[in-house]
Amino acid sequence: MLAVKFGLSTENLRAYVGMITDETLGFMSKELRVSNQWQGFDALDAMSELTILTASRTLQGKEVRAGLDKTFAQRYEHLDGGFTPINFMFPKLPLPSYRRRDKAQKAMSEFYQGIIRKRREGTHDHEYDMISALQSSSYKDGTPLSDRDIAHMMIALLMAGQHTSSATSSWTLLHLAERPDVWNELYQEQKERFGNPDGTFRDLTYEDLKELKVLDYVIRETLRLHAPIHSIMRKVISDISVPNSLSSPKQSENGSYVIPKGHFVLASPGVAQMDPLIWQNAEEWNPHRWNDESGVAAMAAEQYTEGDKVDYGYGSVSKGTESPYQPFGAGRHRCIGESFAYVQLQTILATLCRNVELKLQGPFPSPNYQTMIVLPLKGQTKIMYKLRA
Ligand code: HEM
Repeated sequence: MLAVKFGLSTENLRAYVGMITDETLGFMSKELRVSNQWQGFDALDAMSELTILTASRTLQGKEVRAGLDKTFAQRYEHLDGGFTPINFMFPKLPLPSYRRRDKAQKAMSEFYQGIIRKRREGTHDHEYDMISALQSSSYKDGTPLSDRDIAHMMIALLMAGQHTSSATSSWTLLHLAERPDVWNELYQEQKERFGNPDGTFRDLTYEDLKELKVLDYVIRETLRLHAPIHSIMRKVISDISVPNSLSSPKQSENGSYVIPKGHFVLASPGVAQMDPLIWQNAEEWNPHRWNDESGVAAMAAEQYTEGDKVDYGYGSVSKGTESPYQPFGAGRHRCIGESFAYVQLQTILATLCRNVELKLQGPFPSPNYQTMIVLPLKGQTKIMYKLRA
């Protein structure tokens, strides 16, 4: 994990902002063909594509970006199809989806190992991507990472960052298309911070992104309502005694409760994030709640980022366990891609906002719009867009 963390250093994130801007502008002109006429796109289709384009241009490296073709897309789809709840419950079922997944995994592994071998023999101009960070890293005992280890970590990162970011950007755009007032607030923020006298914009930088409050609130609020990781499971490896204060209803005479070894526990950040006892109008998408300094949201954000710090071996991070807001998880396995995801989401949204107007065609995906899973997004409501007047 340490090596991966190096690949996500501030220096690398700084370099990614320009690359993500380029990819977003390219996508707008080539795929969306933005013009003065209103046109529509399916949020999830468009954002899935833009997410993989931006992740491959940055973290994954230029060979992956250049190799994004139908074969890669199909392998990804087969891997993804073998990454569902049934696979965790029954890991060895003799089903076609399992076989397709395993074949795709082998092919992907060979694809990455081929890139690594070629790099070793060739030039070294890949300073900002993750393969490069992993190639120059070793385990705690000094053993270097094998090509196979690196290839498999790259596959894990690809899977970890794709759905999470594409679902978040899709939900964000759907909410913004429904709320032109907030889209306009974002635009004003861009103009105030980056606007040139001739109506153009100064380039985005990593440091600037940190100062964009409205953009931050919009992403936070979307992650509160639509946390992409809805279930976090752990296998209990030794009996756990649950403190009296937490064991309700009481499971034994003395009020204590033990979760036996071998059981599974499941936590869902979305439950606390939408608890009406904690959040006012919990089901309402309201980015402004994060702006109220004495409100619950500000306290939850503070607990999540500034709470008890701990160092698991790759620098100090906040445990985040006390907060009712945990879209990136908490504790030892808290997401390591959080900063990258933020840079990716912020840059994509800011670039779109500078250039296009949005509106919804059709109703906001409902009645399940509060759900955290992305399925209800597919093919229902189109986002209409055109060049800003
Ligand atoms: C909006 C975007 C994202 C969200 C909401 C998110 C959420 C999460 C959550 C909740 C966990 C904890 C899972 C658990 O405890 O079992 C997690 C872990 C992880 N995430 Fe993310 N993630 C996002 C983006 C990314 C990206 C872009 C990457 C890679 C660049 C990434 C890499 C990882 C990895 C490697 C772990 C496992 C960490 C460990 O087990 O120690 N994530 N993520």
